[in-house]
Amino acid sequence: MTRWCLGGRHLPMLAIPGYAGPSPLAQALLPMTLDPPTLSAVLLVQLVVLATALPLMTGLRRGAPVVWATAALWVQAGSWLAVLATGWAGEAAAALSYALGSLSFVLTLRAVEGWLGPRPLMRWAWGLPLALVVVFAIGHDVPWLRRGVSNLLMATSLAVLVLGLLAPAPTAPAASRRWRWVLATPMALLGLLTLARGVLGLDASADYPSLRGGHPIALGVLTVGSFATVLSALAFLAAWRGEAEALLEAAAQTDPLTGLDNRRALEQRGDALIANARRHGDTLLALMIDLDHFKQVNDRHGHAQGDAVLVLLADILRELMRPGDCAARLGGEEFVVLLGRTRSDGAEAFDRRLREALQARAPEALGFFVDFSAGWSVLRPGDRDVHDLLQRADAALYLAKGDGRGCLRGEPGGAP
Ligand SMILES: Nc1nc2c(ncn2[C@@H]2O[C@H](COP(=O)(O)OP(=O)(O)OP(=O)(O)O)[C@@H](O)[C@H]2O)c(=O)[nH]1
Repeated sequence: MTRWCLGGRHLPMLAIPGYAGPSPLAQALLPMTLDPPTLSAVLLVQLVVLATALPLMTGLRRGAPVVWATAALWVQAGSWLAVLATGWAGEAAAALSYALGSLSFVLTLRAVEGWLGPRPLMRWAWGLPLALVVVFAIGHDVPWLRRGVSNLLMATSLAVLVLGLLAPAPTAPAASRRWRWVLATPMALLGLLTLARGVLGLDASADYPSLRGGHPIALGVLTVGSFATVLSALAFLAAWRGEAEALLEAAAQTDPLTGLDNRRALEQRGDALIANARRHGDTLLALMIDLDHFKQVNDRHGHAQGDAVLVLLADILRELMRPGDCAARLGGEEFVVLLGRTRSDGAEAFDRRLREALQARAPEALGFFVDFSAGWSVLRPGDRDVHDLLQRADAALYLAKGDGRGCLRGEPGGAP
């Protein structure tokens, strides 16, 4: 008797000729009717619902990784639709289900790469769905190819995904470890079950766990596939939240006009640079820079040109500083650079290069010359934090303004 039923109604379309219900072992393990087509259909519905809900929940301003993840869910849904269709569409549907299944794991890996940075074997992974198409094209009537090699390729897709999830990701936030494990665990389990199907599929005499039969391994694939789907969607949401938090954090620390650090970021990075300089017995120099007569620039040339001056100065600062140094816009036309391992003579050299670059580039970029005043201070043993250092640089800047502008002055009392 056909046991395939969904909601109490028999679906003849899904009937598998010759299927006599779950094996005795499956019945002993799970004394209930867990028929594969019902499980496959539930899985398909789950995937469609989650693939629809994910973009709705993440909103229009989602990044590329969420788009890849959503595509992975849709493609996985297509794969299970093809599994359901194999009852009447035969080997073509089976080939499609394998190729789409493998493609969905590669798309998931691509999403993971967007969140975690470059992943191992990413480029090679695209070849796996293609290889599955080739295997079915040449081996549709060769059982060990169709059943064995295809599952081994599918298990390889899952192994590459698990590797991509667990490989070190130095630029990713530490909290990403939680969603990476939540996603990697069911994928690894699914990979092992698929590996078992592949090994049994290579042996013509073995009882092959077809996804349309009641073999415990097939029921395992369907059950694990079901919670892997739910956990994937949860992991995608957690990863997207981490992505949104990182963007907000960066925005909260960046000056929107120039892209330099803002005052908040300067305070954090400044204290870190001080701690680092003290640990290594290095010097740290603060240079405070203020454009001269900037109000007149705005009044004469307009606010947009005033903004262009600020952007030009920021660009030059970025080009002149060394990796590890910090440049920030404190507000208005006032900037600070913190230069590691630099003394007062370094302040003069940096000021000279900055002045030369500004004079050389301003006429072409702006159509007029601009100049600035600057004051420096050097880290002292008694400085509690970056404020103490900046206070003295500010006092030096005040001296430069008092001395007629367009010049550099050192902190009152000179270098320690
Ligand atoms: N275009 C532009 N102007 C700004 C911005 N922020 C502040 N300003 C202007 O910068 C000017 C600063 O004027 P003041 O503080 O008098 O400084 P100053 O004219 O440079 O005079 P000195 O510093 O004494 O040489 C004001 O006119 C502000 O409106 C900005 O983001 N863009």
